[in-house]
Amino acid sequence: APVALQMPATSSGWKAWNRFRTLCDHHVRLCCALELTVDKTSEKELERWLAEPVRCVILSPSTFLLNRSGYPVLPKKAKALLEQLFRRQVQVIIAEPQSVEQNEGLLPRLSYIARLFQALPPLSQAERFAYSHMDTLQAPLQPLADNLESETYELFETDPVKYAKYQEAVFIFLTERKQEGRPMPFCVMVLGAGRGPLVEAALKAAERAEVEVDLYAVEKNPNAVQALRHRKRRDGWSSVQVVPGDMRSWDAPKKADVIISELLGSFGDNELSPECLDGAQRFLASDGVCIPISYTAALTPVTAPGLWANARQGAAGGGVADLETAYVVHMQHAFYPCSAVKDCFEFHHPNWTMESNDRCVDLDFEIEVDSLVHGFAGYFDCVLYGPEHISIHPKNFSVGMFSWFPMFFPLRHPQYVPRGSIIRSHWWRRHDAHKVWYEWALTEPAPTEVQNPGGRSWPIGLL
Ligand SMILES: C[S@@+](CC[C@H](N)C(=O)[O-])C[C@H]1O[C@@H](n2cnc3c(N)ncnc32)[C@H](O)[C@@H]1O
Repeated sequence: APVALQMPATSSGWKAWNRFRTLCDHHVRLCCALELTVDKTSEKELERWLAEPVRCVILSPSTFLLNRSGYPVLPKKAKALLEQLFRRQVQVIIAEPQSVEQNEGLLPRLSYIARLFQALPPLSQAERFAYSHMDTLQAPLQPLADNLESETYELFETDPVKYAKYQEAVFIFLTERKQEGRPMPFCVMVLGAGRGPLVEAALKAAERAEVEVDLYAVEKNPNAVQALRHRKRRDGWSSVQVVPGDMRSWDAPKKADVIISELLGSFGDNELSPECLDGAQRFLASDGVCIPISYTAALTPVTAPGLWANARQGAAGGGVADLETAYVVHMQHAFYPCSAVKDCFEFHHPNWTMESNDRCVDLDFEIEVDSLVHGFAGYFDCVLYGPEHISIHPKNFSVGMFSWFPMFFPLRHPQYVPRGSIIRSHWWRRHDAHKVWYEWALTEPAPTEVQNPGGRSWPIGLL
């Protein structure tokens, strides 16, 4: 059974809680019963509780104010925190009144809290999907080294935003080519076509732009190739040629006007899009275009005690690997002690100069409130073509898109970082003949070991 510690939601309450759980070695069964007394605690300090295992919220009569009509209401900050905690399935305890007068106010207090709960807006389609995956650690996919399951493709294909954005990007590109008076048919290549949603998007874009295209759909997963062949027959894709095989070794019959791909992971390049597209650009015309044109990974420190503790309990098979592997996760119990999200690795296509895809970046983050940092949240932002982009970067998020959750890069040891201090982090992208990997480390507030050296825990296969 969980062990709940009663704590005031104040800043000193959080510090006491943080001391206690650290002494208990971050035990997963430890949780808090939060007294919602907020007094002078800042909003950012209160937000820290959203990362913590708050099981119940205790509301004493003194937490309430009386509004102008004499009804009990919660102060603004307490109300905002409670509304967010409702989404984390907390139990609300209305504390026993101390006097007869307080007792009389019990029913109005109860119905106020019930109304707050009932007034929560319903979840959108994307939120419902995310809700069912809340705080679940998933190993990042490796679509190059592994063959994806049919169900995985099926899930991607329900995204209401991604393919619409691609269709728009391809439409803009084809329209421009047509206006330039280029000879048709245009040669369109969809590389890593999966079961065909990008082929469909490209064909629709061509129809809208009223241009003729020759389309090649290249895919290395034999099951997906079968699905593509089936769709070609079923949907009458007469201008489409299905090509089984690896784009890096395909001997293309002609040069492409445009290469369309979606080889992106939650951290942008972590599914090895740069390596695949560098290997394929041999058959891109010298004035050809890649969609996407570029993508950038970004990071911010995160407090995520539950995710960290779950990762440590064998999420990557046990041992040192558990906290040296990044996980794809819809982070619900998370708090971001720095509001800045900083760009990390950036890639552009085509890469005519064959610039190395190894990278090294140092990122400093200023901490805005005393926190315990468990790792970093990673995102990507991708420019498709013209104004069209897809992004899970919090400041540029493609609303409604649910194909990607953020990435969680854990630290081996959580770091206590007081307000005003700097986290100095270091990030490397490295490769050898068989794999690509990331390494990461801190040097401030204190140096840590380099995590995942040589890709020992989390290699991303190139073959
Ligand atoms: C993330 S999935 C996207 C599939 C599809 N375009 C979609 O949007 O649903 C990436 C696809 O690229 C394929 N792929 C990855 N690397 C490849 C390579 N080097 N050559 C050919 N196909 C590749 C994978 O098998 C997978 O089907």
